[in-house]
Amino acid sequence: MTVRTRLLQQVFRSLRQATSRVESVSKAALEHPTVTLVACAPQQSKRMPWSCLGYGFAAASLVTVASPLEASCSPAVAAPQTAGVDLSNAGMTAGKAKLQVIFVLGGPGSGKGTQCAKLVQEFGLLHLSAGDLLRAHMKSGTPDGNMVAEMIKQGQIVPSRVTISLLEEAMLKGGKQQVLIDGFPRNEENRAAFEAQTGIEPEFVLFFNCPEAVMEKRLLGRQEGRTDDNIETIRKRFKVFMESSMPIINFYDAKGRVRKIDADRDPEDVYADVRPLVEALQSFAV
Ligand SMILES: Nc1ncnc2c1ncn2[C@@H]1O[C@H](COP(=O)(O)OP(=O)(O)O)[C@@H](O)[C@H]1O
Ligand SMILES: Nc1ccn([C@H]2C[C@H](O)[C@@H](COP(=O)(O)OP(=O)(O)O)O2)c(=O)n1
Repeated sequence: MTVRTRLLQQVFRSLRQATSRVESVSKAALEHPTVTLVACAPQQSKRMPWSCLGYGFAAASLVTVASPLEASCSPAVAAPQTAGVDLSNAGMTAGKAKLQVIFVLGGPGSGKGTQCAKLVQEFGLLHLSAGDLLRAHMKSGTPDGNMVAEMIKQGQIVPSRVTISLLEEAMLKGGKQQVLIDGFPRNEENRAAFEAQTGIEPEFVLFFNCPEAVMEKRLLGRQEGRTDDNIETIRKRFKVFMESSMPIINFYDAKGRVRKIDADRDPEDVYADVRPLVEALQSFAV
């Protein structure tokens, strides 16, 4: 493939990303008339200057506006009345609160969802479970939805293209400054694509450490009717976790961002270690 063809492919990819963002931005604005989405100044990448076409919309910020009419009529030009959330996470820009993301990682059945539910109840953060979003997408009946269903049944990790657009859409809809992203990033492809596409770096990573035997027992007792909670798929998921997800935890650990929690205890005891970490972050919220 020539350099020119490769460059053209990247330009088209950026255009496609821009289009899909316009769709989700418009959808969110319609569904939440009191919240509108304003496209920020494009962030140019040194390596791919044309990527501003896609990233301009990735950098959409949430701002509350005075009138619902204003929001639904001219989302791209409505003037911000109150500080909102900067989804680009490019940093604290004037009048915008920085999005604070916590990645919640751990093996299948380590208790990620259980602990996130407790955090939501106490602190009201936005909880996005990548697995839940993918399971909901399975029901769409689209070719992507069917692919997701098959991959989950096999214990495999779905391509980031699908997972990241679901996460981005949910972040925009949620409109909160503090977000728990549960079960993501699960491999290097997830991590690198998310960082490249959103520029978001987690405040820290909550890592629930739990022996496989304990997780296996929990998953077999979960009884939520999931297609992957059977012994054959559980074993595959453990293998994928060790081979693909542990390197991500190690990556963040090397940056001093991992908060390791012993998850082989009663949920309340686990939470006693988790809550102060999130409570500390609250004091930085705007
Ligand atoms: N600390 C714990 N001790 C015992 N059982 C737990 C604990 N945390 C979660 N569970 C149970 O184990 C199962 C898996 O927990 P879940 O939170 O869904 O894990 P994950 O989101 O990591 O897959 C659920 O049935 C849950 O009720
Ligand atoms: N980032 C992600 C997260 C989950 N998935 C898929 C693959 C996982 O085995 C399933 C279930 O993930 P979920 O986080 O809900 O549950 P477990 O932690 O495996 O119990 O979803 C994915 O492909 N990519």
